[in-house]
Amino acid sequence: MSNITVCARFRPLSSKERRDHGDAVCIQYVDSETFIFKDEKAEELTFSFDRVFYDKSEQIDVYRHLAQPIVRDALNAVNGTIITFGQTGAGKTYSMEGPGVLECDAVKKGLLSRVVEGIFECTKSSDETSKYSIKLSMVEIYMEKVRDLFDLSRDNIQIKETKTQGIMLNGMMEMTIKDPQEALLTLSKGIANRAVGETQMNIASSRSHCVYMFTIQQESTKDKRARTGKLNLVDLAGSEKVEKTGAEGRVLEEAKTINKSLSALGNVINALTCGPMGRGNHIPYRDSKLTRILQDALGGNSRTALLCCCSPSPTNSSETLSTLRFGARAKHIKASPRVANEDRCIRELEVFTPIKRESRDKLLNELQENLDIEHVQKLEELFIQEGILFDPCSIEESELAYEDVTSQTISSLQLALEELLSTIGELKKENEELMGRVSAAKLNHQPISNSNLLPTISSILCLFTDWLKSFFHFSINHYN
Ligand SMILES: Nc1ncnc2c1ncn2[C@@H]1O[C@H](COP(=O)(O)OP(=O)(O)OP(=O)(O)O)[C@@H](O)[C@H]1O
Repeated sequence: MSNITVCARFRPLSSKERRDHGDAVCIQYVDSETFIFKDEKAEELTFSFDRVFYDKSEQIDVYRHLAQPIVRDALNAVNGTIITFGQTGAGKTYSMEGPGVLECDAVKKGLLSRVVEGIFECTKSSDETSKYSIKLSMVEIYMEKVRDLFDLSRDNIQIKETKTQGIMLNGMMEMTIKDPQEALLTLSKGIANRAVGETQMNIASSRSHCVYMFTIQQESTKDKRARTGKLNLVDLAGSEKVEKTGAEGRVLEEAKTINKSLSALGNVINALTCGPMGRGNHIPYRDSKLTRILQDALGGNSRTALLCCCSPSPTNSSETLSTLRFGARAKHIKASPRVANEDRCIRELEVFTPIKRESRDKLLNELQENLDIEHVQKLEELFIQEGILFDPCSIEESELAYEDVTSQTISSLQLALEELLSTIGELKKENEELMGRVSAAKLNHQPISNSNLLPTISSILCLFTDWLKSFFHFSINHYN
């Protein structure tokens, strides 16, 4: 088992920050892995990561340390995930896309363009018995809905899990890409669709998490075996302090949803790094779409790298500190990447595809002949087969939906329990104080008013009632 790779990147000070406080920064260089961070009270904290990229670092350095080894492994069917995380305006999109994926200055090209080039370079230099096919998909998670950026009509894609392929997005578009130019053009179309959302549907690009997915299939002409590696690049929406931005209405709702999904990510990381190992430890992957999509990347079968993007400005030190703490915690996650989907015979795939196609064509022919209720039902069946519709009768689907509810209930019970424990702690303290006062009053022969005790008793009752409510809610969901 290896740890996930965690790097920190500090962008240069912005012109506004320079105007506000000159060259002052909240970090001090130690070496390429360590730096000293000064918090709001000027206390010094030392942080070490796999690599630290300071303000003068080049985009290529980030690619070489963070992404290149993962790209190489993906070409050998080991799944990989690269995540950019950090406060709004800290440089996540700059690191991921650069100033743009098309016609960009060669030095400023971001991870995406370099990953595309890396993939095609590896395919070219591989031996002649390997044949590669590369597919690209792009989705964004906005207000807890997964939207296909290559087909905007698919705006609520369902997440599924299978034993053989892990987490999958149902009915998502996959674009075949043949060369780097085609890949960049396709990527730029998807990115433009985020921008279209911004103007036409009021979806600002940075208010959503964006996931770029490369599927790399390698077929051996020698032994007819196929294996697939999935490479995900994730540009997370920026975390922000709602009170600092003064957000209202829709923007406030967006910020709350983003913060909720990022804290779900934090909870998953906490559960992976703090809890007991083994089956007893509940990992709340199902608490948000983001954690569900990243389930394989976090603690699963994936090589994962996290880039913690930070502002070096002292005015952002509290947000920078929480980004760094998040990264430091993530560093303890153990991953066990292994070759994925190996040994799947091409013959096996060949048998599957025509049968599926045949049954689909048969259904369509029948529909063309006579469209009545029975055939409409068959059309529905086709949609279910193709993953466009949810099948309420499917045992697998029902089980997944049931698991979602159970998992969310366990998480909320855990949360309630944590709150209960912390309140018990506070009450104990309060109680000790009261006991102290009682003893002091006894010594001084003063009468004690019992009014102080009432709030304590009533808060215990409230807590107990809340806990009972949660318990019944869980039981109802459980037995339904
Ligand atoms: N390493 C860097 N070098 C030069 N400029 C940078 C760097 N990182 C970020 N910037 C600049 O800082 C600004 C904010 O960066 P960016 O848009 O990438 O932030 P973000 O974290 O993606 O924000 P949001 O979460 O709001 O999308 C941009 O103008 C970008 O060009």
